[in-house]
Amino acid sequence: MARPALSLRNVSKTWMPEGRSPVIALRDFDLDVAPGEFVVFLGPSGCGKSTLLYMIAGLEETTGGVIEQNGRVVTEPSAERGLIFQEASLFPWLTIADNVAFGLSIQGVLPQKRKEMAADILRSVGLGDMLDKKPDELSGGMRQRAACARALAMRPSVLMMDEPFAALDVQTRAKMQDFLLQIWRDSKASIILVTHSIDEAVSLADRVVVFTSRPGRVKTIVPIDLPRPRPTRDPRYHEYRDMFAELLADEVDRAFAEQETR
Ligand SMILES: Nc1ncnc2c1ncn2[C@@H]1O[C@H](COP(=O)(O)OP(=O)(O)OP(=O)(O)O)[C@@H](O)[C@H]1O
Repeated sequence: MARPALSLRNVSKTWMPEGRSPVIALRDFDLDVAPGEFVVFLGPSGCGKSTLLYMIAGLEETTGGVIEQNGRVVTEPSAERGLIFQEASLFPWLTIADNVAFGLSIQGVLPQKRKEMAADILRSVGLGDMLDKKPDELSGGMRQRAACARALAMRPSVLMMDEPFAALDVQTRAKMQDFLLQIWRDSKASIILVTHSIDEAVSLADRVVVFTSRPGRVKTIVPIDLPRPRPTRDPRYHEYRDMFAELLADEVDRAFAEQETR
C-alpha cells in the first residue's frame, strides 16, 4: 500500500468507569486504511467498534498504541476526519443550510461563500429544495444526507460513519447505500463504516475488517473481490455472506463460552 491515509498500530483502550471495574474495549488493534479506500467494520456487539471511531476522530484518547493520519499522530479532533452517527446529529434550531454552513464558519469561510458552498453541497446530496427546512421537517434519510453534507463540506480525507443507516427502513437504507457510494466516488475520501449488517458490508466495502469479541482486535480482513454494483445473485456474493455469518457466530460463541467460565 502507498502511504496509508490512516494507520493504527497496537491501538488499545481501557475504559475506567467510575465505581466499576475497568473495561478493556480494544487491545493491540492494527490496521492501515489506503487513501480513497472503503473499509467496513463488522463485529459482535460491544467489541469496541464505536470506541475505535471516537479515537480515530480524536474525541477519545487511546490508552496504548498510535493512530496516525497521513503520518501525523492524531491527538485531537480535526476537520480532516469527519464522524457521522446513527441519528443525524444536526442542530435542530438551525436550517439545513445553516447546519452545513456552521462547520465552515469555524474554518473561517466568509458568510456569502459559506452560503454558496452549503447550497452546492446540499444540491449534490439531493437536498437542493430543502435549504431552509429545519431538521425535524425532513425524513430520516434526508436528515442523514444532510449530516453527510455537513461532514463533506469540511472536505475530510477520512469519513467515519457509525451505523449511519441502522434507523432507516429497508428501502431508504438501500437508496442511502447507493447515495453513499456516489459521494464516496466524488469526494475521494477514505470511508470507515460500522455496521451490524452483513449485507451492507458485502454491498459496500473494498475490505471488511472483522473484529473479535471484546477486547476487540482484528480477527481477519477480507477484501471483497466483486464489481460494483455488487451482484447480489452471484454465488460469490452469498459465499461472502456465509463466511461473515460464520466468523461472527464464532466470535459470539467464544464470548458466551468465556462468560460462562468466569
Ligand atoms: N464512555 C464509556 N465508559 C465506559 N465504558 C464504555 C464507554 N463507551 C463504551 N464503553 C464500553 O466499551 C465496550 C465497547 O463499546 P463500543 O460501544 O465501542 O462497542 P461497539 O462494538 O460499538 O458496540 P455495538 O456494536 O453494540 O454498538 C463496551 O463494553 C462498552 O460498554
